[in-house]
Amino acid sequence: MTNEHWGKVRDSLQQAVGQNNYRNWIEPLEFAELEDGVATFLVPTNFMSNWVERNFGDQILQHLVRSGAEVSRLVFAVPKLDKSPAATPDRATGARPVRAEGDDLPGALLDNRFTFDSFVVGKPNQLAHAAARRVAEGGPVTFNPLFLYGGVGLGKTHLMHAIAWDMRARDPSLKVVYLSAEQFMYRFVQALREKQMMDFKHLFRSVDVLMVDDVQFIAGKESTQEEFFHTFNALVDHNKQIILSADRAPGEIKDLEDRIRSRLQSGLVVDLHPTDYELRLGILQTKVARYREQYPELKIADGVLEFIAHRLTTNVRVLEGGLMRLFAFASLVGQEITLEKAQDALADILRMTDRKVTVEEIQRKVAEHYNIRMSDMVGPKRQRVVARPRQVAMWLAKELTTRSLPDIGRRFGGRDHTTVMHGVRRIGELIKTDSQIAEDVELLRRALEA
Ligand SMILES: Nc1ncnc2c1ncn2[C@@H]1O[C@H](COP(=O)(O)OP(=O)(O)OP(=O)(O)O)[C@@H](O)[C@H]1O
Repeated sequence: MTNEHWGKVRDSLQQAVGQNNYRNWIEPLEFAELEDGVATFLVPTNFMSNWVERNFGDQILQHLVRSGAEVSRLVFAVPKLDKSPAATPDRATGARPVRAEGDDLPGALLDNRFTFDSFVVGKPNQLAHAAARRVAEGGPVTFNPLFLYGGVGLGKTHLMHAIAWDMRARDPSLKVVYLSAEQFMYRFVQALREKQMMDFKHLFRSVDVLMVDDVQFIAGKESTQEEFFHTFNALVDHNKQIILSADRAPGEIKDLEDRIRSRLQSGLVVDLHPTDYELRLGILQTKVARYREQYPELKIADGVLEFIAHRLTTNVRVLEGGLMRLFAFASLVGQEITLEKAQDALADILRMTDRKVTVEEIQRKVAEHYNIRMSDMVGPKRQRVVARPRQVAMWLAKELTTRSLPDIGRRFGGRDHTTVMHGVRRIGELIKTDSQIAEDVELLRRALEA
């Protein structure tokens, strides 16, 4: 089967499924190959893959068979846009992956949705955003490396790609290489195996900007670390910019050689904090506005975005997934998305992200972290070594559970709700001024949400 053949089948499907469905579900399908009766199509998201398979799979198969194609089964695969060199264009979202450099250089693909324009800035990410902007401006290398870290789906990859796009736009001759630490290791091992280390070294040392995503991956991998260290030093010596990302701060990455850890910390280390309500709402509003440019008929009732921003608090990827679901829903039913419909459409995501952490778990984790007794959490002691962890636990209880202040107070040895409120406020202030507390809280939150 050829692309042309698929084109004809697609046209016949248009009649069968209707214009709206066609535009949303069929048109974005990219025919990849037909092998042994299995036709593979590329789709932009997992959600779409499931949906198309479930709702249109049979119809597509029938139309293909009727057209004379020797197909017995369909596969809808999602290309990994940002990580896999084999990725293909994503028509539905307009994402066109582009290599970050010339063909002879190593590196992964850049996602053209990940630009500064599409990055919504709020308190939790403003520092990381400002640093990324600064580095993207080029000029004398100021922070080297720029080390971005934060939890899953908070925009690290987005910012790195945005820097790469910006730098390339400013100076197309710059050799900007973006790749994951895993790809770096893969290249390195391959070079070792094929006895092409000289080429490998030359290749990586000839770049102007090196971006390595998820560097925590090299923890425990000694020879990769060693090579990374040499590459790093060579580039820094030549004043070339390095940008790294990880899911935690350099100091928290275990099994990393000290000299590497200190290298990672030698530039600017900035973190992306978990999103807050305002940022989530801003992201949702921005994405809806963009979607409307293409589909002006989209109608969302007041309060729906606020509801999602309030309930889907895990990470931006989940938030986007929820929104995609709503868009799909809206295009299928062709009606305004009311709060009720949104709750329906997102029921499973909402259930999944419902906070299930208990106050007791929080107390236990915090006690463990600060090395105090569980009984001190609920006991009367007022010394700071005990009182501060207790306040941290109160803050986490407020953030991660739906319990009221009086209820939390009861679980902390029958304390009054004003005591809880005071504790929660105090930690809220300290997070802004005391980096140790901020780090503790962040670590504990991640451990509890994991
Ligand atoms: N501030 C933001 N504004 C707009 N979109 C955002 C923002 N932050 C994250 N996103 C979007 O959320 C998704 C996840 O972001 P990204 O892939 O950059 O996360 P990450 O921090 O690299 O996560 P991981 O550790 O899983 O790789 C992307 O689609 C990205 O565009």
